[in-house]
Amino acid sequence: MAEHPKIGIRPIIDGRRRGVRESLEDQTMGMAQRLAKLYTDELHYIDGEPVKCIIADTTIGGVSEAIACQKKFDTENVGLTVSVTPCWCYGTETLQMDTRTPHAIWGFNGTERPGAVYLAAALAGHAQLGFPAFGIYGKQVQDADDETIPDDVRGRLLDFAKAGLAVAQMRGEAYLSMGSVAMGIAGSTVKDEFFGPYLGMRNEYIDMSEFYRRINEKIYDEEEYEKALKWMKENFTIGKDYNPEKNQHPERHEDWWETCAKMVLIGHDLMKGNPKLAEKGWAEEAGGHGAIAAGFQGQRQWTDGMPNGDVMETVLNTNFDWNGARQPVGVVATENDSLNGASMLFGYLLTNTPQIFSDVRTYWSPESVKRVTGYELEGHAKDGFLDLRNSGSTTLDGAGKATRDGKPVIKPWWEVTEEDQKAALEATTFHPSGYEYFPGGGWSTHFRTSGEMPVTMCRINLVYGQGPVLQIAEGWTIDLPDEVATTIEQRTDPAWPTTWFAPRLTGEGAFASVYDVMNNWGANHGAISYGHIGAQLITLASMLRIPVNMHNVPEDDIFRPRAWTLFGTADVEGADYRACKNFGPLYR
Ligand SMILES: C[C@H](O)[C@@H](O)[C@@H](O)C(=O)CO
Ligand SMILES: [Mn+2]
Repeated sequence: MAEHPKIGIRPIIDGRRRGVRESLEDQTMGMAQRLAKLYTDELHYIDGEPVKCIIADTTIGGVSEAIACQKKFDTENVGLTVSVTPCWCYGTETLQMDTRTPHAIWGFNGTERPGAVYLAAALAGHAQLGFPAFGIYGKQVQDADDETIPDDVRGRLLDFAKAGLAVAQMRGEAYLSMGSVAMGIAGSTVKDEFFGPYLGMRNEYIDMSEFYRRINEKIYDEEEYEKALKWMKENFTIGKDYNPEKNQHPERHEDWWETCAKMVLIGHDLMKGNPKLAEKGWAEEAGGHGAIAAGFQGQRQWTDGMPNGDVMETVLNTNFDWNGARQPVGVVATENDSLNGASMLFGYLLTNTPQIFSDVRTYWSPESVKRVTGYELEGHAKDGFLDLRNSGSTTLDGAGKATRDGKPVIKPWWEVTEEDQKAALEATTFHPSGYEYFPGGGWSTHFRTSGEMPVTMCRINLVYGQGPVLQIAEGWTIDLPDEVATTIEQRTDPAWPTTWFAPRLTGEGAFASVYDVMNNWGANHGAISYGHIGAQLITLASMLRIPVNMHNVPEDDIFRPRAWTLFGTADVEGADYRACKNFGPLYR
């Protein structure tokens, strides 16, 4: 069982005895216990285990108890804390003085005791001391004996915890570059000054030649390989060869399947290690690289002579394999675009669902669709859409063939059923890869993502002199009539995974039109998550001190540390930049 970061819950109380403290003990500790129950009932780690909470041994009425609590939390791998209180307490005497851990404070809105006054005092302390905290305070007054958690408070408590858990689960993990820079893609130039100071992650590197070595010397689990190969050949439908004139060597398809199956196993072992390798005498290789995220360069060099990395990237990202439903191996970025990989990681840790990697390929206006296909766009697509299509792969879950209450969704792996797996496989075809781009052969993963799924596309960009910024676009996948879809696909690369995306427009700035969304997109790739998670991404970004340069999240839904308002309340976007600059990256 993995050692996951816990949520530390700190019941804060007025330390004055002779009646004050005594009168508050049950209510205060009760808030902590109810919050722990909320978290363990509602939240999971990426492996599916319920989130673990730990409560201080006593209520915290002063610095000695705050120190005792901090010592306890330090031994319990606490990754984020929430302090709860219904009353006045002694501000900086009761703070958790850990500058790298996300903190939130829930001040009970009940007027019998001044809980909100403590909340404000403590948040002022956090701001003054330089480790800003999140403030949570319900809109309606509750009676002192009211043990419910109101919806507005519940929402904030959960959003804080999801983002805080993402921060904590990233820390200490690696991004593994399998290869180097793909075709001059800036995101492939891996910047450890981003991964370390901002995410607390390490950067690991292997050369793609390691795949040759491991294939040639059989440094993989050969039994597992036979299972994987059998499963792929039984379940991966071969699609049309769009390059017949280039004669994609049909006699080599068997070799491609064998190589691709080996690459899946080797990619897994490089990221996570595999004790089976030690049994074969490969002790060092058995250790792996501790990677929660990785990227495969592929193009060029490898793909000029060897089967491409599509199948590997697809299977490692997907919620299932030949052994059935299982946690994705991690997030794997095509073309080693580490910034898109980090963006995928944000979505993955916030939702526990696999992420779609796509090129942001084409803006299709209603006029262009009409001219080319004769079709009048409607519904979410009425203002146009973006053709998101990856020259690499994307998770099979991205086909959106799993359903919940009859609607297409992308699920956490522990909810994936046999039917979901079957539906995703049946919706996907593996085509001989385009010879012009991939002369080494291999397969391209094709499906059309089901429409009408709420999704969020995001992307981290690095700016000289500024550092990382995050952009976010919530919207929907869309369906097109088959003949319209086919016409459009045939103009592009029909063998690649197709996701059509209609961002939600606000009529202003980067969201004035679908064209503006694409015109403001900071790079060639986007990371797409199931669900409208823009608000949670904004919360996560603020914890990591990464400013958000573009989003279409309603302002009321934005939840950042209270100190952000001290950098301006009229210009919320500018305040975000000023606050992030001021506090600096979390791990420096
Ligand atoms: C055409 C190139 O080979 C593809 O790799 C290109 O479409 C990309 O994916 C660039 O991000
Ligand atoms: Mn690409």
